[in-house]
Amino acid sequence: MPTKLDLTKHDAPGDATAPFVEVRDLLVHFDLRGSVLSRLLGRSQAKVRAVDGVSFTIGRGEVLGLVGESGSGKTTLGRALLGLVPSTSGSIRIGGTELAGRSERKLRPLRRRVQMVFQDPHAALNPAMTIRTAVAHPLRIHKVTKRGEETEKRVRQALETVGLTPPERYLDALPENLSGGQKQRAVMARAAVLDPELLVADEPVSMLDMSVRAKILQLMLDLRDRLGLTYVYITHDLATAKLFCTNVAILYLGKIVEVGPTAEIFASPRHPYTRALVAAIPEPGERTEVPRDLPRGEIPDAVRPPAGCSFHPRCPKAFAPCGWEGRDLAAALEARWAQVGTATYAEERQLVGDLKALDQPGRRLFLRAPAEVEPEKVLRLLEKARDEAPEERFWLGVRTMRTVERGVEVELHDPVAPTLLRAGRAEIACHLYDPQLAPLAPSV
Ligand SMILES: Nc1ncnc2c1ncn2[C@@H]1O[C@H](COP(=O)(O)OP(=O)(O)OP(=O)(O)O)[C@@H](O)[C@H]1O
Repeated sequence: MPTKLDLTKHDAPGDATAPFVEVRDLLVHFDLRGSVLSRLLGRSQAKVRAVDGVSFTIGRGEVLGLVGESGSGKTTLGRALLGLVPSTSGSIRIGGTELAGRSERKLRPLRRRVQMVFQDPHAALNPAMTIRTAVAHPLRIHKVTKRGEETEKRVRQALETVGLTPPERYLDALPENLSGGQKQRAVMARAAVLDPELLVADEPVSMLDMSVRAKILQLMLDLRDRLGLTYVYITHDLATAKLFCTNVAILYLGKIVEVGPTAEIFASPRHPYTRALVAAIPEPGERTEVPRDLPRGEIPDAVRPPAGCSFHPRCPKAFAPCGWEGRDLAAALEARWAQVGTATYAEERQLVGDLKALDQPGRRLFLRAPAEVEPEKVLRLLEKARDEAPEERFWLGVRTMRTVERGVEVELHDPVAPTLLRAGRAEIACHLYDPQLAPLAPSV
């Protein structure tokens, strides 16, 4: 894969000052009430906060990359742009038209203007349908062409546009006769045949061989140039986002943590999550899989995201206001117990009792001392855990620890949810860039 695509000659057409896509405070929450999952979890009010307050704009001809790990909400956000999932609240304007709250019937004309290309070209094409029928399908659905010969002409044009030339070679072919790259070209032709303005491409090259990835991305840029397209490019792969996007938004648990021009994001990543992602980009030639050396832990549950900054449990720079909770204390103790010997573990474990009791929201935690155990002993254990793990960020979130009737109370700092703040040409949602809070951060 070359290290550079030809981005430069494709000047963004149209009025660069008026955003073509404008998303404001978008929430997409999935209700889990009545679902098998909610019954299993016993959470009758459970909601998945898939997209949780997202705002961005895209100028005509720009390519916005939505980048994040699995579960960060990229696909849901992309589908919301097509009106394929209803937004819970907020606004989506495309070319000045508001999508949010539109009925299915009123969305239909807009669907022509916004098309989606999915990850798996094999699954996207019906194996029993010839390429002619597949590419003509959207024209029929949207009743764009009236006569067969008009349809045929548009299909041929679309195939030529995506480089499936001469079209005669492909019109009667079945998907099984095409290579992966050719299939993705056919999928692109099916999207392009409607003459859309916005294309949402969800991992369009991740299932293709390395050798054809750059060709498909270059084709997409050529189409942008020739057809005046604007793109949303959804990926977990920063390496292709760097090549392909004019701007990048880094998503974590349904929120944008950093957004800005691609060159700026890659030259000076600021959010600790972006830094970890950028540091984990494989060298050319290595396989581009999900970065492995991210800070500890899995991406948390979007049903109950961490308080404050969602990234704080994994963040190597987290400090007092980042949103510490009881479950973070449980995680800190578990991390300690993974290091100590069996005897110490057994002794300490019985002092602390049920860790699930810590799994409650709120900034005052109560650890009940077992019967016959002095609360003072539990407090000494916590102090020892803190003193012996200076690298454990949780302790920065502790305001006080003291014995109370039958146990120990741990008071935490108030959580503060970060908002996007400007730094350079990017915007970052991190307290390290908040002039009021940054001075509280330790220098290491
Ligand atoms: N229809 C749905 N009902 C309930 N939860 C959903 C639904 N669709 C997505 N989710 C949840 O919303 C969150 C975001 O999912 P989404 O697929 O948008 O993330 P993603 O970043 O695209 O992940 P991936 O790269 O794995 O596709 C996840 O927790 C997912 O389980």
